[in-house]
Amino acid sequence: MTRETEESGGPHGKTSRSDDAVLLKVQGLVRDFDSLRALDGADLEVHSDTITGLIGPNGAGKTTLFNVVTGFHLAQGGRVTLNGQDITNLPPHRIFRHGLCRTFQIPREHQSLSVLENLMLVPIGQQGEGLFNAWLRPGAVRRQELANRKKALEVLEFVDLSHVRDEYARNLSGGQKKLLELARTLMTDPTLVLLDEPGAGVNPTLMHRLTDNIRYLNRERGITFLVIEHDMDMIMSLCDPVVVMSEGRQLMTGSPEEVRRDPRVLEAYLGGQYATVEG
Ligand SMILES: Nc1ncnc2c1ncn2[C@@H]1O[C@H](COP(=O)(O)OP(=O)(O)OP(=O)(O)O)[C@@H](O)[C@H]1O
Repeated sequence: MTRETEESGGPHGKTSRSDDAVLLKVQGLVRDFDSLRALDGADLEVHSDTITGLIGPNGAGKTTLFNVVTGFHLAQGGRVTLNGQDITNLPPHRIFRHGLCRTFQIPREHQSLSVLENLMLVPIGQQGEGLFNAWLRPGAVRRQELANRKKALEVLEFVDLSHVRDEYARNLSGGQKKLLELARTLMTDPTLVLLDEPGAGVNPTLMHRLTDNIRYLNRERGITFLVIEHDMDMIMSLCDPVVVMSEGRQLMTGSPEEVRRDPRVLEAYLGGQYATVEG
């Protein structure tokens, strides 16, 4: 999934919120793939301090929305703002600097590096990046490397991957790779984290750890999450509000209970992978 060259140009009761708490605002996003309209005027709001769920049948446009919001695909119409700042069609590294991080449906670890090295590679403005710094400010570079290492070790401790820190990332289980994806986002002190199917392929024990970690980071560190997930139990217990997408646009948003009871949601899922959204 690459940015095209054309660029050169849970915890319930949180559903109603005031406009000034809007952290991410997506308005009328359009994205075509040849003759297929993947996003067809998609709207979405993520309010600060929420864990917002994003659900919908296969092909509804959820991942495409993530890709456009994070700059991996270009929008052909519409607008994305983060904290009131227009970030529409900025390149991914600039969006990342605004404090918006994401994970991928299929983890993108550096397979032949260790788990610890994977974290230390996350670009957080390393002083050593430029020749100028490496030659003329070796002390500053070294200090930053040490700080990065300390932070990486803390993050690994938090996600309970310390015991595999020297293991090649390719040797991790599917669930551990999801934890490593989350860990990589935490190296950057993000404001908003977009998680694409964090629960897919994760065993129940690691799933509990993952959801506990997300809740803790939301509550104690004030990180806002937008979570795509097909596991309805996870969505219903972790997220509020829940946004439902269908056919490239928003169908509704509401509390988990409102979503569960809405006949339009059932209808959107009928004929798809799920006959019901009962959790
Ligand atoms: N790079 C691409 N090239 C062509 N078509 C694409 C591309 N990415 C997505 N699509 C199409 O856009 C539509 C929306 O796909 P998307 O992956 O965003 O849906 P989704 O809601 O995330 O689905 P799922 O839950 O199955 O992951 C689908 O029809 C998909 O085949």
